[in-house]
Amino acid sequence: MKNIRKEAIEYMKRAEILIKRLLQVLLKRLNVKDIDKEMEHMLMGATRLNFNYYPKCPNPELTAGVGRHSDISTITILLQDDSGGLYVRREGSEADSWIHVPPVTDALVINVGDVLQIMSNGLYKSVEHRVLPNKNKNRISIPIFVNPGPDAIIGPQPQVLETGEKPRYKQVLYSDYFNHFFSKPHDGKKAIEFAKIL
Ligand SMILES: O=C(O)CCC(=O)C(=O)O
Ligand SMILES: [Fe+2]
Repeated sequence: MKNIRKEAIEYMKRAEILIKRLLQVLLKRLNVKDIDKEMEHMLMGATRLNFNYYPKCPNPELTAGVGRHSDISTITILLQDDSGGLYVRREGSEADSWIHVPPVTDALVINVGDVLQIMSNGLYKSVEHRVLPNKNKNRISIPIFVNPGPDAIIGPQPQVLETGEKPRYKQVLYSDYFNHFFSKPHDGKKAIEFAKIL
């Protein structure tokens, strides 16, 4: 396999411009106007790139692909090929209702992750999603997980609570949240309960 380290680093570097712009816009809605160094560390201190490969499978219903989960990022920038297979769950539906995210040439999929849900005290909602493998086509996807630094403390932002809104989430160390998520199999949006004030 060709060594694509250089291309991957270049891709991340270019994506950083988009990531910063998106976070600026999203945080403005939370009354956070200035993203200083500390805030930047909380939002994107440990950004990472993954490569997912889903070999074709004659019986997709017998395999998991990626089980239902939400990402534990602030946001995820997802590049998918033209195979299809990514589904998002319709928020608020009691019965399971999944919407296919069709591949669009030259378009990226932007997912809200749990960290942004926690920081916004629930104003933004992380999207539950899953991947079903394809019957007759291999699939590749390349997500950039925009994650906080492991030592960042994440919680509802003071600017969001200024109106007197009650905090719904605790302040948690991001590495604790990360370890909690990876200590269990994917289970929808269960992980966020780790940070919930009950
Ligand atoms: O392959 C995809 O489209 C999404 C993968 C995914 O959800 C993940 O890696 O967290
Ligand atoms: Fe995901």
